[in-house]
Amino acid sequence: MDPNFWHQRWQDNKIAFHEAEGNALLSSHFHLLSLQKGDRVFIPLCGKSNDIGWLAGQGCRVVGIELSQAAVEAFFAENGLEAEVSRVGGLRRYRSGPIELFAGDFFKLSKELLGPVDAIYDRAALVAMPERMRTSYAHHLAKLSGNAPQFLITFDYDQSQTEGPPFSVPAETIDRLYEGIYRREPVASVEIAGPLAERCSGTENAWLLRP
Ligand SMILES: C[S@@+](CC[C@H](N)C(=O)[O-])C[C@H]1O[C@@H](n2cnc3c(N)ncnc32)[C@H](O)[C@@H]1O
Repeated sequence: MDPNFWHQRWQDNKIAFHEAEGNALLSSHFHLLSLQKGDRVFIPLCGKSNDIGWLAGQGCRVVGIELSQAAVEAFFAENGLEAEVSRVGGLRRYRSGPIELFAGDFFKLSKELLGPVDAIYDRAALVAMPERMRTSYAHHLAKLSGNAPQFLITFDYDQSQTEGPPFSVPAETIDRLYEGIYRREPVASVEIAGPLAERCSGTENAWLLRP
């Protein structure tokens, strides 16, 4: 989407995608990645997600990137955290304990700036990308992380029911995007709930992508 679309969403507080309780598929199944304490989890397009704090609470180091500086600042403020802020490679980096969030464009993030990644958590990120940007997104993500394993959450619904985002990204699309990079394993599938259920019916699906 056009960056202005997202900046406007944050400005108008139209953030129905934000889950007050964090994501239930993540908390129920993330152990399948078998991470160790101190492992580094990358969250692309992280918003001000409560999953950031949840992952840090599990002993992970968390690194995210989010286009909206307002969202990044809201994350730290709402969690009562003071962040150290610096400018790096055209992005702003906010750090507090095990949490490091970049404010800026995902496509401007380099492997060097990101640093080592043990796993990726993609929720409402791939599905936020319109079709024309999905291949670039997927390839940049794999390259940035050195093909780190992913815990991926997608939606599958009939796209004629509503316009994205979030877009419907069925299993075949995931396979095509990550062909030769990841093997897809199903983890769980539940009925779409929450505000999106007012627009369409379908499933919310969790996958493990292993290199
Ligand atoms: C649907 S929201 C999901 C946020 C978060 N993952 C969550 O679960 O709450 C998508 C987010 O991606 C951000 N975004 C969109 N394009 C981006 C880009 N090119 N670089 C970084 N963030 C981007 C938007 O500002 C928005 O906060």
